[in-house]
Amino acid sequence: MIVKTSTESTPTINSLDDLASCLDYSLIDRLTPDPDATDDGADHTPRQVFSGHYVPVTPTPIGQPEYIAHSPTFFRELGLSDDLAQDDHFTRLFSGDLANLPEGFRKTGWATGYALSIYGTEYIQQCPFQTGNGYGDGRAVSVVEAVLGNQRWEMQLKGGGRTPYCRGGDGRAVLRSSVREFLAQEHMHALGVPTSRSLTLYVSKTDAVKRPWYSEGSRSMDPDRMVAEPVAITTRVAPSFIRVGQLELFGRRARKRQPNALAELEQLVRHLIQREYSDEIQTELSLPESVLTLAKAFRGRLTQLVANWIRVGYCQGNFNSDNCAAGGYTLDYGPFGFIDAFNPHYQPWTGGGQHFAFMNQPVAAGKNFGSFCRALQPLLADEPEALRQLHEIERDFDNAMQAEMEAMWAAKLGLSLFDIELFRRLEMLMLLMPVDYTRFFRILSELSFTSLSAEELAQDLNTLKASFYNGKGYEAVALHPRYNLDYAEMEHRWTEWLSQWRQAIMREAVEADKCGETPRSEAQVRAGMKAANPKYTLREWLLAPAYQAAAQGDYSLIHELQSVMTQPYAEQSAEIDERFYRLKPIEAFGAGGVSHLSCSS
Ligand SMILES: Nc1ncnc2c1ncn2[C@@H]1O[C@H](COP(=O)(O)OP(=O)(O)OP(=O)(O)O)[C@@H](O)[C@H]1O
Ligand SMILES: [Mg+2]
Repeated sequence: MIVKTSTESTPTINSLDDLASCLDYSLIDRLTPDPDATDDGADHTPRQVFSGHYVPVTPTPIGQPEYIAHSPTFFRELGLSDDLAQDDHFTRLFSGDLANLPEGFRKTGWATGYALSIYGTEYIQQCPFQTGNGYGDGRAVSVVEAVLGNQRWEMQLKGGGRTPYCRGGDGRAVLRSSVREFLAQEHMHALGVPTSRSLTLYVSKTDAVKRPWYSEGSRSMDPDRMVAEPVAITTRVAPSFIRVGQLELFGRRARKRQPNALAELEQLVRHLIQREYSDEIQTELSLPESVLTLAKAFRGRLTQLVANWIRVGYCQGNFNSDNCAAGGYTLDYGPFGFIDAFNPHYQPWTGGGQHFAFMNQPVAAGKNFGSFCRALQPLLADEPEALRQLHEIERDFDNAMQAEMEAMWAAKLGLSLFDIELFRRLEMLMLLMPVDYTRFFRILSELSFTSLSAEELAQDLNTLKASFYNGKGYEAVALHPRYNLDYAEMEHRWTEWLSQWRQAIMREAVEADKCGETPRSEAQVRAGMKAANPKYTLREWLLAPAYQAAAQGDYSLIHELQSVMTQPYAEQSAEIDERFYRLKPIEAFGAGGVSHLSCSS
């Protein structure tokens, strides 16, 4: 995990002046700015950027920013006082206004270029100049590098206005997408999954932009109208925002022997190590050693990350190399979704394609890892042995991924070791009889497993049925229209599976006993399962009412979701359960913008 726990103490940062004393741009300063950029940062028109790691650019402030929310948990970790979030100067900075900042702050922010590979294939078509030199942060602008809570952080505005990489876009993010990203990041962190973090969310009271969106009640795949939405800025924070695509940009240039590219690639790799891997990779290592250690460390993080995504039911619907953070954490909460009914083909984003579907995310991660390794290759061009080792690290991705997946499924089922037969049977049952993924595993975590009596099995099956999408009118939404299910037969198969699951857990206890180890108690197994199986996840039908109310100026649902979703494993009140721990409402099935979305920006 890259998310280091920092010691929480009384806030020491109560003003922008206090924050100024924590600024430390020393690492970003070691990178190379675009030599063609102007000093004033007034670089807001699409253009080619031929070299350098970043373009200095000033964000464009949103008009009349209004505070919506901040992350109190993260503020505490950073040592920021809660009052700051509504302080005038602080608000101005994190809504894009860098004018009149205290001494120490940079007068410009910075945006970075990157390349794009989709499922391992290199693309340049997305670049308006068809060269790859105009693609990068089109609306993300970093404004702060600072050491806070014993850790170095970068703070980045999303929706902070146009940059040279905006490709004709408006540089803005709408309220809807900003609310989604703001809530999802802190939820993900609370789920124990590495992620960029949320600092603040401000909305403009004067500026709106148009985006394609769905009419009320629309069930079509594509939006049917243009909607004017207020613009907003979320500030996200991470040790760095280096993407696999950014390494690729320099890797591709180095491959083409573009002047300076190899040196810029090496600089970027060393920078990545310092920002993200300094605990694991010593600075004294030779370049080939550093590259190989980095590749292994990233492979470890990426495989764990994706196994964690599957564990909590998260799907990154656009898992391109430019949305894959080289630090191994979750980045870009645009076309994401938390799964409702288990479906290996679940893909929330209509533009995403099946290659980024839920159960194919491990394969997609492997493709991104391939792009990562390819980007590093030019650094090892004269080192055949190191190149061979890099290939080996890349080739072993699938095994490493499989191992993480197996450990994850075992944990979800309360087992120490993966039981392939048991898992395969469960997977088949979940395919035949749609179950709510989150509720199913959470209810399973509460069942007893010491008795194999027919009565108890039947009772437990009844309890588990609260996670099934059959009955209760759900036939109407025809989740799996291909199957004409024989429900009596299905009940029999589920009961059989429950019995096998219990036996598997009990068998492990007997094995442990035989080896002289203390078998895990029922309470321990259950606690382990509850720690692997969240009770609350941030599904789209919970998010939609929150951003809809926010558009009317009511932020209370956002605050409520913040509170519920930052304790996703806790038992909360019966009232909370009734609203947030439930099956997806029937009317949300097939609903445009809720079951699927085509625009995430
Ligand atoms: N409204 C916009 N104006 C300018 N550029 C944009 C806009 N929307 C998206 N982009 C750029 O298009 C590219 C692809 O968009 P994508 O949806 O993956 O990213 P994003 O959600 O903007 O940002 P990120 O990956 O930084 O979270 C990104 O480089 C992004 O900066
Ligand atoms: Mg993106």
